[in-house]
Amino acid sequence: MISSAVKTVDLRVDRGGREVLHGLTFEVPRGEIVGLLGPSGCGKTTLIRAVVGVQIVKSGDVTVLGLPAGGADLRRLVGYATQTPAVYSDLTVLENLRYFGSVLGAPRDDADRVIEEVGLAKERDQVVATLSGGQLSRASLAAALLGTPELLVLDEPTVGLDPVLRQELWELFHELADRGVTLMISSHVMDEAARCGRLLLMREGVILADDTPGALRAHTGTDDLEEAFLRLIAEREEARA
Ligand SMILES: Nc1ncnc2c1ncn2[C@@H]1O[C@H](COP(=O)(O)OP(=O)(O)OP(=O)(O)O)[C@@H](O)[C@H]1O
Repeated sequence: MISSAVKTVDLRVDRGGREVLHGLTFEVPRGEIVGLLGPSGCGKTTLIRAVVGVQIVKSGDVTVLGLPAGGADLRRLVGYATQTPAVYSDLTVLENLRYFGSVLGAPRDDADRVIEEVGLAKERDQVVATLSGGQLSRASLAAALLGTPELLVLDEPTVGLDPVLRQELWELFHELADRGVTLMISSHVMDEAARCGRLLLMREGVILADDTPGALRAHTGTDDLEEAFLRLIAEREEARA
């Protein structure tokens, strides 16, 4: 059994002619919920794209479930929900999920299972174009849950959702982790950080911290993870000066 779900070594990525990830090295243990947090533009989506294998990398290694990122063998093992929902607007929720399920070779009743899991049972026969923003992102999340992914990579899955739905989705994420699924979830909402088992805090293309919320609180001497993040930035800037 390979112990890490994701492993990167000195990962560097250029976008738009400049380096946006500056040599990232980290490991995500299996069965863990890892929060990828940091301000807008720090490189979260770029890192996620490298993990799911759709990003050209300049140098370094990205290994997913023991295999090179992006390989055909990983297609069924990795579920990915992008920030922009990737479902067909002229099909119903159920039709979309049946279609994606068949592409993946998932059992036919899987579509109904994932619809229940994301709380879209009432909207199952609704055309996607008529869904609200939150429903649309849940439809996209449902597609990532099809089959039996061992790693779920979710780019800001709770953006625009009300607190009750966010709570329900986090319960689902924990249930999945309890079943051994690894989740890598990006967010720029610090209150979601406390719900993760581990945190990767990013800023300007580097990792500021890779630790548990508890260890981060202890290290920075504050219970507030937002404040902890600010203290880490100040610490780094002091070290640079
Ligand atoms: N297609 C592109 N061409 C040029 N630069 C890009 C491109 N995509 C992203 N970038 C740049 O790469 C950097 C990292 O972007 P990325 O989307 O990974 O950030 P992010 O942390 O996910 O941001 P957000 O939270 O706003 O989604 C940013 O400076 C961004 O401007």
